[in-house]
Amino acid sequence: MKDLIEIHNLTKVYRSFKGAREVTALDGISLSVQKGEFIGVMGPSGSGKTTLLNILSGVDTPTGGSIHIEGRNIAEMKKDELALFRRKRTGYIFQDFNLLDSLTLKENIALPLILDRKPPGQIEQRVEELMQFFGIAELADKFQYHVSGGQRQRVAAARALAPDPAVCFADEPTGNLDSKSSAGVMDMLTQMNEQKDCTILMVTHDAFAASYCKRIIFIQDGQIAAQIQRAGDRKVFFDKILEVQSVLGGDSR
Ligand SMILES: Nc1ncnc2c1ncn2[C@@H]1O[C@H](COP(=O)(O)OP(=O)(O)OP(=O)(O)O)[C@@H](O)[C@H]1O
Repeated sequence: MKDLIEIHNLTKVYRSFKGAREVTALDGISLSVQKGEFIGVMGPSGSGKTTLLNILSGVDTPTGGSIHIEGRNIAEMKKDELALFRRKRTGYIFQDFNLLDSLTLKENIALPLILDRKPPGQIEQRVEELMQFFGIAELADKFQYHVSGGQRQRVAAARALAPDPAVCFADEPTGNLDSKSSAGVMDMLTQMNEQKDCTILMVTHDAFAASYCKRIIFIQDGQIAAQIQRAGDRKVFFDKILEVQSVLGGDSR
């Protein structure tokens, strides 16, 4: 089977600015992701996780290397082409939800489909289906400040999934949540992965959240330092993650 995402020798150098030194944030990352995977990216603060996510999601551009998603090299796309690709083929779940205050929750979920000029009937049907799937149908006409953090993250996940993207990127999706809500959000991401066949790549500091993934990539100094694959029980995988973090040392959060 062909890989969904193929990253080859990816580098990112932040050029010196006003006397600051040059920083090599990514130093030759190569990685293949297959359709249906649920991958966690972990590593110490400053190791390059956000840089990697920003480049994969088309927010930032690499200095070198290639990133093929569904066979297309996003590193070579023109600005407009990349914007369209991002909107149609990728979803994004943020730590702070990024929902719009002035729209109802239902309208927030519909937004990518409206921007894509889908027919109203099709939008209605898709939003309804996603709200049922995420158990938030009764919140349709509320605004984000009326609901809990866990519910906001469900809305954000529904919005990410709305265009039926090839891959969903999640940036510390449990970062602003208490432990109970975190478990709920991780169950939700697992359902997205297993029942909607959504490929997920998630950056997290949290070993508990990471233990829901099927594979973890550990980044250190802009390079892949280790990879582990889940085989069976989540609790066993959680212990394995802590073990790798302690072996790699440094700021393991
Ligand atoms: N815009 C920028 N300009 C210059 N250097 C940057 C920029 N963004 C990130 N860096 C540097 O690149 C390196 C990697 O940063 P990055 O934010 O990707 O790490 P991270 O693993 O996501 O960290 P954290 O866990 O703290 O969010 C760090 O040394 C950081 O200081």
